[in-house]
Amino acid sequence: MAFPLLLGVNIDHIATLRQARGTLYPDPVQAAFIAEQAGADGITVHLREDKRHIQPRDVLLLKQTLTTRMNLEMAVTEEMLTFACQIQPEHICLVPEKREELTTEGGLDAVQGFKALVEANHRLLGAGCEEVSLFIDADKAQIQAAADIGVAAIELHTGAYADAQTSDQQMQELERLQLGVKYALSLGLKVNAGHGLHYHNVQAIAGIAGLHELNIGHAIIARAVLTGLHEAVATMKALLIQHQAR
Ligand SMILES: CC(=O)[C@@H](O)[C@H](O)COP(=O)(O)O
Ligand SMILES: NCC(=O)COP(=O)(O)O
Repeated sequence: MAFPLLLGVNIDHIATLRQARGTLYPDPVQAAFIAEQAGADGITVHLREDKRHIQPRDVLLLKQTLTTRMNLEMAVTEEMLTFACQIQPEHICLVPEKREELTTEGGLDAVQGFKALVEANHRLLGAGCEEVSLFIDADKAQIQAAADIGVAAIELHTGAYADAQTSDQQMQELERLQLGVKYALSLGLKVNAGHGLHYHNVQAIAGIAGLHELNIGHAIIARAVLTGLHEAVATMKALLIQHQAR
């Protein structure tokens, strides 16, 4: 085995739960600490333009408290670029964003957005970010464009693989990802992958040779809600009994 495959934990949906009630809890900063203690190699957050989950305050505090590194996912907008240049996360992943989408639907169009992406990469590196990656589909033209843009890394979108309705379709998507990884490596890119990966579909992706890191969020947070539920109910029940009027 060459290098161990790294795990970036996306904590967006801790913030989703907090924002649903406008409370101060659960706090993504605390979640990041627990994820790091459990072995996460990095923490991923997607600061969306509509601020539906992660807030600028979270990014700021995480930057001060993470002991691994931050991977900030963001759209290529002036607001986000200015913010990222101020915060200087170690890693930035440039992603496409549609206001009305439930989650990220496709990869960035690096061919179409070539000039803006060259400028964004240059600006972010100049501000002190260590590495910029592009969130793209496993498509040869997109991978070639990423290499020509000059980013150090790409993250291949595994959404189509995760959402495949039949095993044939899933196998096709897996092969597309395998070829994509191979091609990107031949161009000298670092290759990450993620989106929609869970406890039953991650195995084949983890088996692709040459991958550097997987970013996984929703499935981990969803599992944590259930695995932590027993303790949470028992603690509340104990509180009621302890404080009940006698
Ligand atoms: C870019 C990507 O694949 C995802 O990490 C994205 O951040 C998901 O966004 P949501 O967390 O809003 O679903
Ligand atoms: N870039 C993918 C990511 O960060 C996590 O995506 P998901 O596991 O929440 O679908």
